[in-house]
Amino acid sequence: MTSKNKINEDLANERRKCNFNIEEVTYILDGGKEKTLQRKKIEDVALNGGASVDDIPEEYLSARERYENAIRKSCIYTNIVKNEVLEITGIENYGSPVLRRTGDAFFKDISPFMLHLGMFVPSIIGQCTAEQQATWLPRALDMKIIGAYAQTELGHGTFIRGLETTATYDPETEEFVLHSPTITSYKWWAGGLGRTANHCTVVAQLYTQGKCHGTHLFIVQIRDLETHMPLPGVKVGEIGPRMGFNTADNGFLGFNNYRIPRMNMMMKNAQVLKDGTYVKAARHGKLTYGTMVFVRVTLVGEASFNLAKAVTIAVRYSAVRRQSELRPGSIEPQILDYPTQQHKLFICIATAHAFQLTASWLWNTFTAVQAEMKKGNVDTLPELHALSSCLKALSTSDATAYIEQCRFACGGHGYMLSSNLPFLYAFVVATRTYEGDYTVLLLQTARFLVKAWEQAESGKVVTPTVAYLNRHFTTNGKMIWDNSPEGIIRVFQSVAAGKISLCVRSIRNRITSGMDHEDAWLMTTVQLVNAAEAHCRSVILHTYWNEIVRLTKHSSDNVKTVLNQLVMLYLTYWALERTGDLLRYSTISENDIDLLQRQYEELLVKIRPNAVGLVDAFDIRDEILQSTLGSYDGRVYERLMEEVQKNPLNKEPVDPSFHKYLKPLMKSKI
Ligand SMILES: CC/C=C\C/C=C\C/C=C\CCCC(=O)SCCNC(=O)CCNC(=O)[C@H](O)C(C)(C)COP(=O)(O)OP(=O)(O)OC[C@H]1O[C@@H](n2cnc3c(N)ncnc32)[C@H](O)[C@@H]1OP(=O)(O)O
Ligand SMILES: Cc1cc2nc3c(=O)[nH]c(=O)nc-3n(C[C@H](O)[C@H](O)[C@H](O)COP(=O)(O)OP(=O)(O)OC[C@H]3O[C@@H](n4cnc5c(N)ncnc54)[C@H](O)[C@@H]3O)c2cc1C
Repeated sequence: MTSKNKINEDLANERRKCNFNIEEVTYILDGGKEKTLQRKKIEDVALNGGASVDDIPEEYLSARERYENAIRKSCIYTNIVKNEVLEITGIENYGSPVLRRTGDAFFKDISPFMLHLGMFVPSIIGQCTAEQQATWLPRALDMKIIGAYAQTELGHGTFIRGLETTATYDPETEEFVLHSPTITSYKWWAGGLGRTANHCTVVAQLYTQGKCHGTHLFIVQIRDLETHMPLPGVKVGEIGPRMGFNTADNGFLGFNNYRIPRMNMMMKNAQVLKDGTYVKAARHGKLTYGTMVFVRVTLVGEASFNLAKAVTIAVRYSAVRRQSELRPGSIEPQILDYPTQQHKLFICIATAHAFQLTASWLWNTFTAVQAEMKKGNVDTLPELHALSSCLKALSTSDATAYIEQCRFACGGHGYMLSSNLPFLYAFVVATRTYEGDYTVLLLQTARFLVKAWEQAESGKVVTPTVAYLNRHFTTNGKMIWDNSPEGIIRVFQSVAAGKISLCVRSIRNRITSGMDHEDAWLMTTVQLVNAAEAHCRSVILHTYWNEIVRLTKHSSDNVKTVLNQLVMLYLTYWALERTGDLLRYSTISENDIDLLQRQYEELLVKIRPNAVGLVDAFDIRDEILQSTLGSYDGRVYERLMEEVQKNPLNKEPVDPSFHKYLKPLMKSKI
């Protein structure tokens, strides 16, 4: 073995200690053995050519070079997908998360095509009629047209009803006239819009026959397909450097009475007829928000995957890194042996599992609701909206915090861009804001919870995810503390019910004392966000536990044991995090809390020997991890040194700035 492919001895030892079948866990996380094999096949085809390698790491490039390099790699990857991967896996895998994730081997930051695949194509699928799909979809899938999703404006992101771009129908020419009447009406932020896209989905206020019908979606060509020049009446560009997403050419866009054909309105849920008559499919008022619901659902899996990457890096590094001494003269311990380090990292492994299993469950819920909606039944949409809103909010917010925790766990080296942890953080922290800000989405869930509470109060049976509210009205007093998984989940549900009940009481008291409903709601929003967070926690705990029980039914004993230890760690961790709530809403005693703490510390000890095996089970290839600290072989110090050689600043022993500035300064007299 050469030193290049030798596995670090500490990491090799960790793998010898691991007592469970790693592949079995990988299959569970991927959703079955077939899915793992399919993923591996895709990765082999896409990555075995080594296409991701940059001569100079992208962080050393100028903004222009970075963008060009990202486009170059996006085209390489797209060709591999079109010509090789889909040949094997079939076109139905086009939008699969596996392909999105494999693409991470090509980009440390992000592909300028991400929004084309992530939102432009889904908006065609979800918002166009079959006839429109036949026109646009094949061209979009074949990259003959490249699109963005332009909804947010300079003045409004959250409040969609406040968007100002107008689309006014002209029956004379059977066209819509797109216009940006103010600076604040300029589209702002859309990924891929600045320099890459030649088309985009535009969200605009629809006017016909002198009446505004609210926001609708339109397919708009913005650049010439041959020259790529912006078309007359279109003003488009890049918005400038950002914390992350710097290769996504997020853009601005304005229209000056720009005309598009009538059939460019996405007409699945509402139509404008040739004479200008507006026809709405009378199903649900918010169906035009469907693309956002789809992306929120997929973002839970994104949160899990990026957290899995971060914790893989941090756990492997912690097995390799040795620091301090426990007793004078003793060998320096691996930092993974410190319980405080385990406390930082094992919750990240468990959370990645919790989110991955919740993401699959949410995806199944989403497809079931879609199937119902196809039959004309929209009754389950409010629950899906409430669920996808709070799960998107919490998973992205927790993943952000834990990725940062993984960086802390890697000390100084974690701060290096080559660790990949700063890129992961900058990518994931944006998910907390885009596709609906954290607070705003939790308040959407809160609306649903207050309604569900009122239904339960009036004796109606409520939908499954809030069924605990029915129990709230049939039991008296605090929930009895019971330190079993089911017991902890029940207590978390009682906490949520108690908090929702307090919100309802606050709103009612405020109304009684003279406030109108809007002000009473507004003054209660701090509590409402808190209640929605508690509800969402209970959903995650419940789903994680149920899914582990279901999925490990036929697992080997050691896999069952380690996955149970992780889910117990998760339940115990959150119980300890929320002792204030537990004391308020359950009969938990100080002694019970002491027992929980001991249980938590014992779980850290039990999980410790399997920690490296558990992150290996995420099965994330080195090309995708892109980290000096986290590679499978653990050659941390060698890779950090190799990275130094790529630094253009080290190419010459003396920097020209020495003669230009430093030397004159050193020679000058005071
Ligand atoms: C493969 C994937 C991988 C990666 C992802 C791909 C790309 C990632 C990169 C970047 C993507 C970034 C893209 C974007 O950010 S696009 C822009 C996204 N913008 C938002 O999310 C805006 C957030 N705001 C909103 O969603 C809404 O404005 C609102 C806050 C929900 C309020 O809407 P409004 O019209 O004012 O409605 P309300 O009056 O508040 O509510 C009325 C009624 O409607 C219900 N409602 C609201 N939204 C929905 C929905 N989507 N579905 C169903 N029902 C909805 C709401 O609950 C309320 O119901 P009531 O019964 O209470 O009246
Ligand atoms: C990296 C990135 C990529 C993006 N990509 C796209 C894209 O491709 N296409 C696109 O259309 N958009 C995109 N966006 C825009 C994104 O969707 C919005 O930024 C997001 O929805 C938040 O809206 P906002 O910026 O208007 O925030 P604001 O609504 O102005 O929020 C600012 C603060 O006010 C608070 N707030 C706002 N309203 C309320 C309320 N009702 N109650 C309580 N608090 C409130 C929020 O919680 C937040 O703290 C992107 C954004 C980012 C950062």
